[in-house]
Amino acid sequence: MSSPAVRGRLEVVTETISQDQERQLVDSVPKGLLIRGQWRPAGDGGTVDVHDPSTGELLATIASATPEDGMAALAAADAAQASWARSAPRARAEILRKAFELVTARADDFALLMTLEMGKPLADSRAEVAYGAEFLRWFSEQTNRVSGRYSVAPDGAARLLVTKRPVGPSLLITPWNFPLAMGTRKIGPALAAGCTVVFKPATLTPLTTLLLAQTLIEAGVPDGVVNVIPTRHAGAVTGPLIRDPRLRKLSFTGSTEVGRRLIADSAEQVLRVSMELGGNAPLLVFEDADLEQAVDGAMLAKLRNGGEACTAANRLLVHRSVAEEFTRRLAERFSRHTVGRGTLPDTKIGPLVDDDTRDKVERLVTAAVAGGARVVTGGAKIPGPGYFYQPTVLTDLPADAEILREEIFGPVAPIVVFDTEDEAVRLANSTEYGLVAYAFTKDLNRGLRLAERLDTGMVGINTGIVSNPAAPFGGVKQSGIGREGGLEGIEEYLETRYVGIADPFAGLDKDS
Ligand SMILES: NC(=O)c1ccc[n+]([C@@H]2O[C@H](COP(=O)([O-])OP(=O)(O)OC[C@H]3O[C@@H](n4cnc5c(N)ncnc54)[C@H](O)[C@@H]3O)[C@@H](O)[C@H]2O)c1
Ligand SMILES: O=CCCC(=O)O
Repeated sequence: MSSPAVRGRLEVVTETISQDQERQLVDSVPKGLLIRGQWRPAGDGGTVDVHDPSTGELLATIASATPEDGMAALAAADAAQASWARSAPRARAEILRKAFELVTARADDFALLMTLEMGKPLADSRAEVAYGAEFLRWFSEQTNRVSGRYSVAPDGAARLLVTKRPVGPSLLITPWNFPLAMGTRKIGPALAAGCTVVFKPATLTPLTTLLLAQTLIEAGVPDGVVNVIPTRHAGAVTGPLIRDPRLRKLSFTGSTEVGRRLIADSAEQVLRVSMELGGNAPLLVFEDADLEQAVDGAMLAKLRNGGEACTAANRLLVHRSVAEEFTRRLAERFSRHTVGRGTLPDTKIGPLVDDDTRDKVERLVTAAVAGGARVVTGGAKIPGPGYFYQPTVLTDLPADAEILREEIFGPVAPIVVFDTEDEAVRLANSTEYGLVAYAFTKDLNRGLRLAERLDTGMVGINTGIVSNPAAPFGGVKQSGIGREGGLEGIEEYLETRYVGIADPFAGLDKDS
């Protein structure tokens, strides 16, 4: 297929996966709501239109849930809760394991679908399939590890039995930037713990979720355990669920702004909440860093997923003595990155997801430049169809630049110079966000000091990526509440039950 795309600086490229292959895949995905194991076509809620961000063209039309559909999904989750909670852990584990195998077997379909609906290059999509599938395998393994304890009270007069049980029906809401992994990172632990779910995917990227839902059914998930309600009326559909006493848990991944509102709404029913929110990650490069390793790390931390990641390095803080060389090397790598349609083999950076996202990036860069920032490379939208933006490096930023405070969510790297470790830590921590920070240094003690001094839920030392299904992902401050993945992830879906038992030896002769 011949498609308009952009390479580096505006070079037009040509061939990609055939349009027939793309069409067949999109057509094969169910386009309805999944409630009680049945697919429902579009009803009164109308449709969600999914667009290809490389062209702006309509890709698919999906049923959009109404508030009544949302309540039907909650009723289905509530009806299935008791039997799912009672099912044998091994049975749940095997369903999740099967789901892992099926997603892995369909890696090409999942990858292509994500590339089509949110634009990232196929290599990034394939990496997400591996990452996203791994949450299913990891939590299949955790299912059998949930345990409690039995102990003697300190005064010997009672026995203390502590057990875990599933929280109950859970509402899962996910963003568009990692359409598969943000879903499996919630569905995996929820199902492992014995919770049923209502899942509302992002309005921009429902196709991947619908393919995942179909795959979960094939893996053996019983009716009502996973219910999926894409909708273009997010607040109107999820609001009544959050106010309904049958719902016991809300797990949200998305912006801090929406998360803050959902925490307030959840107060009414005192819902358990998990919040994976926005970030403003600092990436610190010290004078003793291995500069090539730091540049590699910055490329990954900044340009993974085209910069559309909560973990994306938003501020590159570089020691004055290496700033010039680091900037030169980084800008050189940025300018060599091929921008284009994600299905093209050479593409390293796809389009941004929509025009609003690109407009925000453009606004932040324009304001920074107006305030005195210097564009080392990039710095502009790419004209033509689709929502492409040039990989951009900025220096000489005014200290109060909005781009240093706001999540950029695009391929723009603002570089700020520092002179001392204390100054670097102060700059890094001067944000209301606290998701992740990265630091590059060869000094072990400095690395450990930074791991203790940086106010974030996660710290990467000499690496530009920390995401790992076996590790607890999450933030502090306004980046969120709770953790996903690791041993901690399943705890978000479990409650602790304590049973106090009278001393079974009471009344007996102590020696008997
Ligand atoms: N911390 C993390 O793990 C993590 C991971 C991925 C993305 N994010 C964050 O997500 C944001 C980007 O994603 P986004 O643009 O989809 O975020 P968003 O907050 O706009 O939307 C997230 C989800 O919430 C839904 N939503 C929006 N308004 C709602 C409402 N009133 N009631 C209920 N649901 C509502 C959306 O439809 C979507 O499904 C960034 O801030 C990014 O940092 C965080
Ligand atoms: O966008 C944030 C999620 C990124 C990740 O899980 O690595």
